[in-house]
Amino acid sequence: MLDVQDLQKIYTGRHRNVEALRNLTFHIAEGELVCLVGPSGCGKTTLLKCMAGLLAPTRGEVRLDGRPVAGPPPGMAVVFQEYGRSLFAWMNVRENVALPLRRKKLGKARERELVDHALEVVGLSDAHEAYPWQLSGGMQQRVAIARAVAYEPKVLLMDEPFAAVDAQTRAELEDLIRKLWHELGVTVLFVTHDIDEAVYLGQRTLILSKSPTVVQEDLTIDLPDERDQLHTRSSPRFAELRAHVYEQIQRAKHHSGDTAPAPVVADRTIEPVLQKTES
Ligand SMILES: Nc1ncnc2c1ncn2[C@@H]1O[C@H](COP(=O)(O)OP(=O)(O)OP(=O)(O)O)[C@@H](O)[C@H]1O
Repeated sequence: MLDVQDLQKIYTGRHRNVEALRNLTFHIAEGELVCLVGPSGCGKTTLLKCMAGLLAPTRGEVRLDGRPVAGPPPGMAVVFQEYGRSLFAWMNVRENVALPLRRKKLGKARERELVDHALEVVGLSDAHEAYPWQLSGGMQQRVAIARAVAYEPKVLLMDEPFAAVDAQTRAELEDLIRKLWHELGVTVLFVTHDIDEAVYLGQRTLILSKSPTVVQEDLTIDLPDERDQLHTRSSPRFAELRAHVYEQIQRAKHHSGDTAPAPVVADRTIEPVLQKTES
């Protein structure tokens, strides 16, 4: 489905060049929910922009269903952290959600159906006539998610979408993403700097090194598919995975593509907690 192959990105400036990404290679299968985590400034946003076709890589390529991504591909939607900047203040919720559908020229009835459904699944059916500035931060981010959902993407890229909301809203939105992922069967790449979120949300977590960036670890999250904030987060396995990711991030702060990078370990699973306690 999504292939990132030998991806390198160097920002060239008049006085200096910044090699943000060194050599990234990974694969995301159709229908997977993958989290991406790494130290601050390691190039998470740069990678996401390259994957969304918003930024041209210096070397390497991104392929979606075998086709090189050379511009924003149809079937891909992106949700950014700054919902305040991605929603138009002079448009109400319904108009904001419908905006990308204009390009699809679906006709009024189908457009209305998609917008109604998207607002319903994010729990905003009652707020369709409100303006973004009348909504809380969490509700505004729901509007941004509804806009992506209405577009019926095959792939959803999310760049730290919950970084600016309070902890309680964040937990609700995390569960919303898992619900949407289950219901819509969409492939999700979720960028976060939050270690708990990186463990709670997905099936795999890619841990990036510091810049110039390589994939330091590809970790399978072997938590049960049924998750909830209370029981999952208090389970011994969650604690173990969390500690492992924390250690890897600390390591990542000292490792980059310049130092001896850890090899990319595909689908590595750390020892199950029961086996560890038995031995
Ligand atoms: N347009 C640009 N021109 C030059 N350098 C840039 C540009 N955008 C990003 N960089 C540099 O590339 C590196 C990676 O930046 P990027 O924003 O992708 O990292 P990030 O992991 O998303 O950061 P954060 O964790 O703070 O959100 C940084 O050193 C940054 O300064």
